[in-house]
Amino acid sequence: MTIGSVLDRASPDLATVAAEVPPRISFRNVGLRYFSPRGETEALRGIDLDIRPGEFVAIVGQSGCGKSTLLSLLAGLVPPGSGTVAIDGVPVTGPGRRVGFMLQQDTLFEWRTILENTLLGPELQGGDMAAARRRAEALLTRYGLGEFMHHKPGQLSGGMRQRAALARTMCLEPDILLLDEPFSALDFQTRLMLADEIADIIRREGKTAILVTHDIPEAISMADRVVVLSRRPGRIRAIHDIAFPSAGGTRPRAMAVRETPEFPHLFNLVWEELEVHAE
Ligand SMILES: Nc1ncnc2c1ncn2[C@@H]1O[C@H](COP(=O)(O)OP(=O)(O)OP(=O)(O)O)[C@@H](O)[C@H]1O
Repeated sequence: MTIGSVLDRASPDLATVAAEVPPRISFRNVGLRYFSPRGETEALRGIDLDIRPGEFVAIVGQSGCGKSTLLSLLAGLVPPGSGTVAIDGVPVTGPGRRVGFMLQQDTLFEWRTILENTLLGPELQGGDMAAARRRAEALLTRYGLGEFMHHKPGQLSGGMRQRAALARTMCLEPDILLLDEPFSALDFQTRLMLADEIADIIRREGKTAILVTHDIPEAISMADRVVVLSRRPGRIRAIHDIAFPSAGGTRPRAMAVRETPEFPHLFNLVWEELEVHAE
């Protein structure tokens, strides 16, 4: 993200316009309990959240507070026990083409080339494979993998593999991207660079994204808003609008944000809200 866009988001006129745009995603009083032979677990309670088209929202919360469950609800993998989850006002009743997932493990098939991996979704869905191939090649080129499309995943670094996984997700042209700790298996440097690159790609392509992460700096540096969930059952504890007008310069945003005077304040606030010390 450019600093200009950070400042733009802070402008009251744009904020008013944004408030009038109908939400792409809405959670209305959503609750969910899991039932298993070991008993009942209340994972989420009373979740109310609207996410605008093109917005990037990060969800943070302690382990087991229901972060992944929120994504599963949106992907239509589990139904809510109470309340409604809707995309563009239409309740989610099952998996749909508008939602793409990116996970911690890239789940690339080792025996297929990067291009073949990228084409997996269109192959399963059926349709115009020539168009899908053109789309896949363009995506891989845009993500810096043009020279590697005929390589196997084993020949790529961890960061390149995650970019390939993103290309595979994007090839299905989802409007909404769900990112479930997609960087946690990577080393720190790769993670910083890739977080920046991926946030940029998602914004350029106008996708609405939800990132689940345990990493507060990652959430703060990638997202437009950070949602903090309470301990289980997960409820919304706080929502922070992120704007770092002082994160200037040419350094990657992930680094620049960490060096601003606002950063430690926000970090500490979110850390307190996570109630880690109350264990
Ligand atoms: N299929 C399931 N059956 C029973 N309990 C489940 C199921 N899936 C999740 N849970 C429980 O629901 C709670 C919320 O799980 P969830 O995976 O959403 O949390 P999370 O915040 O994503 O956790 P983590 O940060 O550790 O990945 C946890 O206590 C988990 O054990």
